[in-house]
Amino acid sequence: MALTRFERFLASVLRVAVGMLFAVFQLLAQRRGADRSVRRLPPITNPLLRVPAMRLARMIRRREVTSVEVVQTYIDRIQEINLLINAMVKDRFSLALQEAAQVDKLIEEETGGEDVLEDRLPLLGVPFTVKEAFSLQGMPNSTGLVSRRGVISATDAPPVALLKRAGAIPLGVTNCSELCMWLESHNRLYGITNNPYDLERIPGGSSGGEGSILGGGGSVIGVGSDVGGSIRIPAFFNGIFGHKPTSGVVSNVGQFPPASGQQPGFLCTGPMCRYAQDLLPMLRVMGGANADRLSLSSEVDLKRLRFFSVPHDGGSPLVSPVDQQLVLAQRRVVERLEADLGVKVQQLKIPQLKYSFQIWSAMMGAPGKDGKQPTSFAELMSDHGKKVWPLWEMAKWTVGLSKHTVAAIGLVLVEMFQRSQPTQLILQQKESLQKDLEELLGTDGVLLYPSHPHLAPKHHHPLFTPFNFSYTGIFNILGLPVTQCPLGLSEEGLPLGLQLVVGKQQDRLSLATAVFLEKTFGGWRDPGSIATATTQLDTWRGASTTAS
Ligand SMILES: CCCCCCCC/C=C\CCCCCCCC(N)=O
Repeated sequence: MALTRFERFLASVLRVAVGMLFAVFQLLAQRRGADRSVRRLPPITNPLLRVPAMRLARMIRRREVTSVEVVQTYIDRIQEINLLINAMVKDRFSLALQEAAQVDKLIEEETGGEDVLEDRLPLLGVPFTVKEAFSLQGMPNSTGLVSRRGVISATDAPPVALLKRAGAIPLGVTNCSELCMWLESHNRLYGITNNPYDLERIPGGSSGGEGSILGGGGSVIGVGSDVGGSIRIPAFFNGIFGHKPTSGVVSNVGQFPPASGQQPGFLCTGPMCRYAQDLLPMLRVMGGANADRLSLSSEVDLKRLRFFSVPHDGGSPLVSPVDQQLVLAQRRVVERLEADLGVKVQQLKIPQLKYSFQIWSAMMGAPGKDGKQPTSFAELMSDHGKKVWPLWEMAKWTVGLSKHTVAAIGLVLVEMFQRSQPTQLILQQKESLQKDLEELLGTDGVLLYPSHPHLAPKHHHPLFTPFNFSYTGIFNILGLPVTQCPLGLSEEGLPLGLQLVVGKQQDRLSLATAVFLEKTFGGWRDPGSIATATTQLDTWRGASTTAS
């Protein structure tokens, strides 16, 4: 499916036009000269904020700390940082403290011992946060739509209910992009969320509020969803871990918008967290009985796995080239896997990945098995049945009268030109990529692949590179589980990271690799305590030069 000469010409014209628009945008942004003297968060001072969730649960069970103390510590941190990052959009702090007090009482009265509590309530007393697109009883569930202002959840989405049933205590809900379909977590109801490593940058989307609150140390575990990268992109930009599980393991019920057409096979609900060791137990809880399909208790011997490294998508003209710092970080991972585990990492190029965006967008718009088209973005955006007319809405937006973001209006516009059926060519391309990757990965393969071509961009910049998310989106269509793993910080002090892709139902392999990489590269860093990472990058550069 090589691009025709005309398509290549069009792509070049588009690149030049977008480049010019971007230059104008940069100029205007400079002239506006937004003076944000506070660019970083205050450092974390309370050591409790640096304890992984499962360890917190153990400390609470052993009465080394009370749940009230832990919950209050997180409330304090959120109150300290949320004005700067605008990540949590509605809290339930007083209820959370009451629930924590009940937990402490229960532990006080428990006579069966710690093991009984661990089996029954593995997350007892540990606070967590939830993307606002999920139902959490008593909390808003607008997904950033002004027309859904005032929608309050009467029940809990199943994964949220399972976490609560495991004893975890929700602190509140976090921001997302309008209808969960953009890289920037911005909407007209709650405003824009900032990246904790640099407030002028985006936290990613759509689970950007989760990414930001977790990255900023205001939460230790959270719930996100991902149909094109919405767990992995915010996890990457905010230096935390995120896992998009094998499709169908964690329920997608109870989130807005619901997936339709073939999208239920692509949308995944999954865990986001600051410590790699929390991913697996969270997945076990959130998957309920379905988690048994993943043999999560089986030991993983990393030395017996086959590793592959794919440095880029093969050069899609729609997508930016991968940042050199990310290329270097991925190379460093290869070196450490080979040196520390004694494995041989195979370098690969997978040329079909070049069509990731075309495959993702065609499959997202494809009719379901029942022949029904998915609900259009325009319908989802409609205000109590009143349809959105994109050109009119865009005109209103230019004078500040629209209730929608420019990205959402742009998506309705793009949707107008989309085919209702994927072409035979796209279907073949998807099938062949699926077959090749599944054969390659089998039951013991791990593929290293960039998470995104850029480090966390400045606010609004993704408007000029809208197709870059295809680095993550393609794995939704292929239904493969992926763990997003942080790899330290860049020269600018921004998180570096990598995707770990594995075969269906082999989630435990990427989760175990993430634990190894956390030990090797240091995992999440407190954004309030970083000076500059130049020395680390310089060391890597030195190491790679010596190696080559
Ligand atoms: C005004 C500019 C708008 C341009 C629109 C260009 C079209 C790009 C197409 C799709 C972008 C979707 C981004 C998806 C991000 C992650 C979604 C998710 N929930 O996982």
